[in-house]
Formats: sequence, structure tokens, C-alpha cells
Amino acid sequence: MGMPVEEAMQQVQTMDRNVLLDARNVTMQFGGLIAVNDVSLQVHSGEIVGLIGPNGAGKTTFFNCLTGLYKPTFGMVTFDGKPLPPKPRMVVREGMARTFQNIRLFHNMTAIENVMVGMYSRTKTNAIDAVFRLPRHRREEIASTRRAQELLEFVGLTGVGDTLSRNLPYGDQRRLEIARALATEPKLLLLDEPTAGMNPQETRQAEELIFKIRDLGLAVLVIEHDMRFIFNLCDRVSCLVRGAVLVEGPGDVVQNDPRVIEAYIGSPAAPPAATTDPLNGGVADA
Ligand SMILES: Nc1ncnc2c1ncn2[C@@H]1O[C@H](COP(=O)(O)OP(=O)(O)OP(=O)(O)O)[C@@H](O)[C@H]1O
Repeated sequence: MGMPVEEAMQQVQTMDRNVLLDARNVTMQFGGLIAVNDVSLQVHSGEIVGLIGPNGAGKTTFFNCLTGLYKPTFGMVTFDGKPLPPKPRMVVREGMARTFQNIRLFHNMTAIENVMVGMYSRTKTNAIDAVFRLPRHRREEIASTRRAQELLEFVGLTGVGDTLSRNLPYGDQRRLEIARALATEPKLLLLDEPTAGMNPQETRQAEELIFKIRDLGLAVLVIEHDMRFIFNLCDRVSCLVRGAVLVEGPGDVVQNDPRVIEAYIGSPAAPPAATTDPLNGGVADA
């Protein structure tokens, strides 16, 4: 005789108390193309997890399934013990925030306004409060401005609050995206290629920032082609190839797995050339 559903649920919750994101057997098909094939991944509270894989492996598609942008063809995603809500903005409210491969800031808004947009998912003000500038709206605005300023400082953007985001240097725009994501008060932050286009110094600063974010108690899931960055940063790494998980485990295990080396370089016997070896800091798709 089977166990009552409530009891079974309770057992699962007790066993996996700190599993924040739980993707089970996710498959995403576009017509005849299976972009993600039966991928499972868990992210625990306070953990930094990396998702790697050659171009076209399905990383971004999988991210889109995790953030409610795509509904998986098969499989299931739960966040904080509940099924993922059907709309991305509801997912944000549940505590998951992301950045995109291509920067998506509001270019004609200042840095601080961009961060404040992130906060609106949390504020209580409604349209009537705002139009008539009722006291609740004014109070919230003052608190939001202060908080936005703190977030800008946290990501290392001091003194640029009034600068239009399009006038910020590239590396700063990437930080601003992270500040805006943090403004939604997430439990989990998903970063899609956060160091793309960055110079080595900016990449190091991005690494420090992600450690600082984890130290706040957040979990981070990051897609990245820069292997040195990933293996320095992540507690655990999952490598996707042609839509499926090839290897998953602690960074040093994944880094030295011949199948991963083969997926990136093409042949396990290929000698790792100092300048082009993607597992030692090169860029896989360069
Ligand atoms: N909306 C879509 N419609 C049809 N095919 C798609 C769609 N999005 C992605 N694909 C295909 O799915 C596969 C996986 O793409 P995806 O962008 O997820 O890979 P990726 O690992 O993120 O690659 P990259 O590292 O280049 O960003 C590719 O073959 C891509 O062409």
C-alpha cells in the first residue's frame, strides 16, 4: 500500500530541505530539434553552480526553462519547494532573478532608475498612490532610492547613479544588470555569461562580486565560457553537450574529465596549447 501523498511530500521536503532549485528531467524541443534533453539539476541554498558546454549545447535554452520564459516540453522545475509559476514576472516574485547573455538595460534611464525598476516587483505602491503621490508612495520612493544607492555601491558602482546606463562602460553595465537583479531580492541569481566581453581585470572583479553575493546567503547559477572563471568560482559544475548532461560534479573533477576536454577541444588526445586551451582560461568559442 502506498504512502499518503502528504506524508511522502513531507519526507521529500525534510530530506532536501535546502534544495532551492530542482529541475527534473527537463526536455525542450523546438519542432524537430531537441535543444535540451532530459536534464536534471539541483541548486542548494548558498551554493554557486556552473553550467558549461560548447556553443549550441542548450545552456541558454535550459536557463529559459528554469526562469519560466519557456515551458519545458517534458519535465518539471520546482523552486523553493513549489512548481515554477507560469510567468517570468511571477518567478521573479518567488525569488529568482537573472541577467541575460546580451545586456538588457533600459538605456535611456539612469543607473539608479534601472535598479529601481527591479524593485517594483516588491513595492506595494499601486497606480493611484503613484499618480496622486500619496504618502505611501512618497515613503516607498525615499526608501527605494536609498536601497538602490546601496545596491549600486555593493556592486562597485559608486557615484554613477545619475549617469544614463548607455553612457556607462561595458563592464559597469554588466554590474548594473546584477544590481537590478539583486533589487528584486532574489534567493537565487542566474547569470548568463556575466564576463562575456570583459577584460581580465573586470572578470576578476566579477568573480569577487559573485563571491560577495553568495556571502549574502544567495545561491548563484552561472553560465560561462571562461573556464578559469568557472572553475575558480563554482562549488559544482554541470557540463552540457548536445542538450544532455555529460558530466556533473565538483569543479576539479569536471575540469579533469577527459570527456569534457574532448567536448571542448574535439579529441582527448589533443595537446592543451597554452593560449588556446579553454579549460585553462581560453574562450571555447573564440
Ligand atoms: N527559440 C528557438 N527556436 C529554435 N531553436 C532554438 C531556439 N533557441 C535555441 N534553439 C536551438 O537550440 C540549440 C541550443 O541553443 P542554446 O542557445 O540554448 O545553446 P547555448 O549552449 O546557450 O549556446 P551558446 O553558448 O552559443 O549561447 C541550438 O541548436 C539553437 O539553435
